[in-house]
Amino acid sequence: MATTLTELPIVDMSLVDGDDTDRAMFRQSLLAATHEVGFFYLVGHGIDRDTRDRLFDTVRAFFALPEAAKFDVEMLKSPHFRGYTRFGGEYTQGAIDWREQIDLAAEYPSLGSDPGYLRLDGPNLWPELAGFREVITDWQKRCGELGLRLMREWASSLGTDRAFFDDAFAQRPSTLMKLVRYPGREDAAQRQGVGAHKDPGVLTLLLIEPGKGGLQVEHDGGWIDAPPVEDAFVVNIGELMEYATDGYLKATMHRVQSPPAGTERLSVPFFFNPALSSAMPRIALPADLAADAPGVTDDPHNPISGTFGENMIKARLRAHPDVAARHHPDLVGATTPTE
Ligand SMILES: O=C(O)CCC(=O)C(=O)O
Ligand SMILES: [Fe+2]
Repeated sequence: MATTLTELPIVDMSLVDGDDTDRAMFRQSLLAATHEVGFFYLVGHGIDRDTRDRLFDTVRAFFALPEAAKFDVEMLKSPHFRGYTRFGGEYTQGAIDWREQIDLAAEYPSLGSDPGYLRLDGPNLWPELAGFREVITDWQKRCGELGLRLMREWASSLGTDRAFFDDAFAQRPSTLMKLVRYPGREDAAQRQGVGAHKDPGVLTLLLIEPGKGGLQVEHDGGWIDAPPVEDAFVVNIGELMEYATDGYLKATMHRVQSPPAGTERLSVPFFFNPALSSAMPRIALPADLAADAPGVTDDPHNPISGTFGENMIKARLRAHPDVAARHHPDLVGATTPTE
C-alpha cells in the first residue's frame, strides 16, 4: 500500500546529466512524483540564484509602483487577459482571491477571434519600469527551455519517443507567467490567497519567495503544506497532462492561505502550455502503466478539453468575470445591448 506523504517529493534534474543509472533514477522519481502526488520540488534545474534574486527584485519593484502606474496596465483594458489585477479582482470557486498580480504571456500576432479562445493571443501591458521587460522576457525563455526539457523526460519515462510532445510546443507555445503578491490577513479569519483549483494547462513551474509558507497541496484526502525549499521550483502538472496520460499523471488541487498579518508573500508561477489551437497529444501507455491509469477526471463543473485554448479560455472567463463581461459578453452568454 502506498504511504501517505507529509511533504512533497524532491526530484533532482542534475541526474539527467549523469550516467545511465542516474538517468533511470531521475525518470523513476519524476514518474512516481507525478503519478502519486502531481507536485514535486525540482532541484538541479540550472537556473542560478542571481537570476532568481533579480526576478524577485523586479517583482518587488513592480508592486512598489504607485497605484496609478499599476492601474495604467490594468487587465480590464486587455481583451487578452494580460496586465494587472487588483485585490479582489479574481475569483476561484466563486470566492475572492486576496492577491494582486500581473499576467504576462507570450506575444504573438492575432489569428482572429473565432473560435473565442484565439482572443487570448495579443500584446502584454508592460508597466513603465526600467529593466522590467528584459527580466521578464529572460525568465520566460529560461522557463520555456526547462519546461520543454521536462516534457521530453516525461515522454521517455512514459515509454514513448522523447520528442512526442515537441510538435504541440514548437509553434506559438502559450506560455504565461504571473507575478503575485499575497498581503497579510487583516483579521483573525483564515483568508483565501487563492482558492483550491487545478491548473488548466500542462505544466507549472512555481517560484516562491524564500521562507514563505501558505501553499497547500491535496493528497489522500488531506492537505500537504508546501513551503519553499532552498533552490527549488515547485512543479506541478495541469489538467492537460492528465488528459495526455489518461489520468496516469495527476492534476492536483492546490490553494494558498493568506500569510500572517503584517507580512506578505510573493510568488511567480510560470505556466508552460502548447499553442492555443493545438490538440494535446495522448500517449499510448505501456501496459503496466495503462493498468494504473484511472482515466481523465470527469467533473461536469469542470470539463477538460483536449484543445488547450478551450481549456484556457474556460479558466480565464471564470477567474476574471469583469474582463469577460467587458470584452467577451458573447462568450459568457450575457447579451450585448442592442439599439
Ligand atoms: O502562489 C502560489 O504559490 C501558487 C499560485 C497558483 O497556484 C496559481 O496561480 O495557479
Ligand atoms: Fe495553481
